[in-house]
Amino acid sequence: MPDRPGLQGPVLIVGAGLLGTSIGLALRRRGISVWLRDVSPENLRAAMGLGAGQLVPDIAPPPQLVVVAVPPDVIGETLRWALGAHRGAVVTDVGSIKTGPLEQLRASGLSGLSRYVGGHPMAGSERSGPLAASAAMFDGRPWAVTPHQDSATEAVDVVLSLVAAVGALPVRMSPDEHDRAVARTSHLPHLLASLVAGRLAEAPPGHLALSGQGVRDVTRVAAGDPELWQQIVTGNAPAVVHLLREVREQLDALIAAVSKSNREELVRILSRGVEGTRAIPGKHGGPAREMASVFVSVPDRAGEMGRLFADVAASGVSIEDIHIDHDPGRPTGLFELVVADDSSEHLLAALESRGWVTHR
Ligand SMILES: NC(=O)C1=CN([C@@H]2O[C@H](COP(=O)(O)OP(=O)(O)OC[C@H]3O[C@@H](n4cnc5c(N)ncnc54)[C@H](O)[C@@H]3O)[C@@H](O)[C@H]2O)C=CC1
Ligand SMILES: O=C(O)C(=O)Cc1ccc(O)cc1
Repeated sequence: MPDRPGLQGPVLIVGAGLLGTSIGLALRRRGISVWLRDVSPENLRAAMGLGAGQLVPDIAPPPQLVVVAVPPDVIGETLRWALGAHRGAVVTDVGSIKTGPLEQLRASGLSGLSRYVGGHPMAGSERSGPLAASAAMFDGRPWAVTPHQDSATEAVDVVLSLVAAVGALPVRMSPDEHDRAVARTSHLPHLLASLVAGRLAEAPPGHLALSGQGVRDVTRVAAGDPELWQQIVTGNAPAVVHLLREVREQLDALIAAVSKSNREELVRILSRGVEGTRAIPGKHGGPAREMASVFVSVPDRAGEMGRLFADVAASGVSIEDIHIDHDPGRPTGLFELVVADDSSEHLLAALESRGWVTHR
């Protein structure tokens, strides 16, 4: 996508953690000047060491854009500081909730609110800090841009240019609608993943030996920083509580169906789940595509993984996702290659013809 003409920099990033450092790396990749600030000297040093930006120079032109990438509880006050300290700059943030910080800004009575436009990349990781950062984090990912009623058009354009510069896809919506949307797509899934993962924390070790890819898929996000997530969830409490109450009712229906072996009701509940997985849009914002997994057994020998990828490349099939599992009892890795459903047969045949042990 061609960049909007608007982002020349410098860009000041406040908070050089996972998100701030990833944005810095993505902007530096485009040759845009990036300055970094952080209350943690270690994080600042690590982010600079990775090449995400530099300290604000003593004599410097004013930043064109300030990106606030600090924990949710301090976003409101940091936005207020940024709007006051950099009066010529557009100010945005990457926080997971949009209405709370905006209300705080409004309540402060600060002028310059027209220069603020909220944002939220729907990309990240269960890890925190600059060392987990990646320049490619936002490639093809949705990034909510949430102008409020007083946001200036030029400010919105600068934030859209940021989104384009880091390779993300803008999704414009109001702050209020955003918070209701992420309660469903991010906050509820996180909390339910935590409940499922919590059952594992008390499992006998022998039972955990039977952990396959399914349990890893369902629990991955639950490894996220509890300090960060309690701030996110409490910042969006009304929308999250509404959904949790719905889930509580559904849990009661599920318990009744399982205890009475009500197969019809179980099929109804499970089918609704299938419908939900199909409703998730495909990568790059495209329509949901049917995916299929091709499993390949890969011997633990130097060079085997490279050979597999070369053979996949030769088949012409593009890999959408990949998971690697280790068979505890055998010197092999089990590679799950997720591909478009209509190319899985071709990939299976291509790999089998090159001697790989595969299954669906
Ligand atoms: N972790 C994720 O995957 C995603 C997080 N977000 C949001 O991005 C924001 C940042 O999250 P992460 O990068 O994951 O957290 P992080 O913990 O990796 O980074 C936060 C950074 O902010 C610094 N910091 C804290 N208070 C500060 C202050 N007052 N002034 C300057 N620096 C300060 C910390 O020292 C740290 O380096 C959060 O608001 C989060 O909700 C948004 C999308 C994804
Ligand atoms: O780890 C993942 O896949 C995520 O979805 C990360 C994430 C965490 C918090 C957000 O507000 C948005 C995205």
